Amino acid sequence: MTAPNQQRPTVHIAGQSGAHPTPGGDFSGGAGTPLMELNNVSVFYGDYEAVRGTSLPVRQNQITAMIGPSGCGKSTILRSLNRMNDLVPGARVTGRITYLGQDIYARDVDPIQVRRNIGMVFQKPNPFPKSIYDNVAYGIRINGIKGNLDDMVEEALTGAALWDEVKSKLKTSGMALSGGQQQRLCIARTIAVKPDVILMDEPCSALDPIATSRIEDLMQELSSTYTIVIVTHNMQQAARVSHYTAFFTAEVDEKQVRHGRLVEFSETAKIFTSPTDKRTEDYITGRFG
Ligand SMILES: Nc1ncnc2c1ncn2[C@@H]1O[C@H](COP(=O)(O)OP(=O)(O)OP(=O)(O)O)[C@@H](O)[C@H]1O
Repeated sequence: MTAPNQQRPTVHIAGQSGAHPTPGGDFSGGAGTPLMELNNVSVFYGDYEAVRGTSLPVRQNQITAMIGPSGCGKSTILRSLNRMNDLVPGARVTGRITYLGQDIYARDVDPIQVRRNIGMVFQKPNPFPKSIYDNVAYGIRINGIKGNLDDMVEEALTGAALWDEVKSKLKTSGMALSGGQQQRLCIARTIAVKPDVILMDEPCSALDPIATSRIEDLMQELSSTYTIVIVTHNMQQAARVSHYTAFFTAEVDEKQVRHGRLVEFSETAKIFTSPTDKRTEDYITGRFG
C-alpha cells in the first residue's frame, strides 16, 4: 500500500537536488522502511554528554515511543531529530541522523527546512496569542505555501479532529480553548505545513484523561499520513499507541556522571511482553524507575 504522505511532494532539506537515496540500514526490531535513522548519536550540553551512542530507525507511518526514567535523555534525543537543540547554547550532536538518507546536520542543510519536514508538538499546549484561524494559517503564510488559505486551515483543523468544535468561532483566540483543544490546535498548526514527521514531547502530560484519550485516538489516525515519534512518561500510553518502543536508561560512569543510553528498541508488543534486556523488564514491571 502506498503511504499517503508519499503522494505529497517531498521538500528537500539540503541545497543539493536529485533523487533521494533509498533509506537503508540493518536494524533489528521489525520490518518497514526507516524514514529517519540515528547512527551512534550522542548529544552534549557543553562538556556534559547527556546521551551516548544511540542507534535506531524511525519507521515510516509508524508511531515510535521513547520511554525511560527521568533524565535518561528522551527529550534530548527527540529534539535532536529536528535540530531543536541548535537553539540551546552549547548543545552539540555527534554521530549521524538522516532523514530520507540525508544527514540533517550536514553543512548545506537548512535547519528551518528540517523543522518544516519534521514538526514538533510540545508538552504544554502553546498556541500563539492569535485567533484559531491565524494560529493554523501562520506556518502556511510564513512558508509561502500556495493554495486557498481557508481550505488549508479547514483541512488542518479537520486533520487534528478540531474542526467541528471551532468552525463557528475561527476568529476567537486560540488561548480561549480548553487544554485538550489547545493541544489539538497545536497539532493542526504543525500539520498545516504538511510535515513528514511529527515529534511529540509528552503531548498529554498537561491534559485530563478524556483529552488524553482524544489525542491518543488522533495519533492513531495521523499515523496513516505521518510518521510520529513520541516521548512519554506513561508506559500504558506507549503500549496503547505505539508500534515501536525505545527504552532508555541513565548509566553512571566511573566518574559518577550520568549518561542516557538506549537499552532496547523493538516492536512495542515485544518490549512489553518479552523484553530482551533485564533493565527493560525491571522498568516495565515497575521494579525500577
Ligand atoms: N538545556 C540543557 N542544558 C544542560 N543540560 C540539559 C539541558 N537539557 C537537558 N539537560 C540534561 O540532559 C539530561 C537528559 O535530559 P532530558 O530532559 O533529555 O531527559 P528526559 O529523559 O527527557 O527527562 P524527563 O523524563 O525528566 O523529561 C539530564 O541530565 C538533563 O539535566
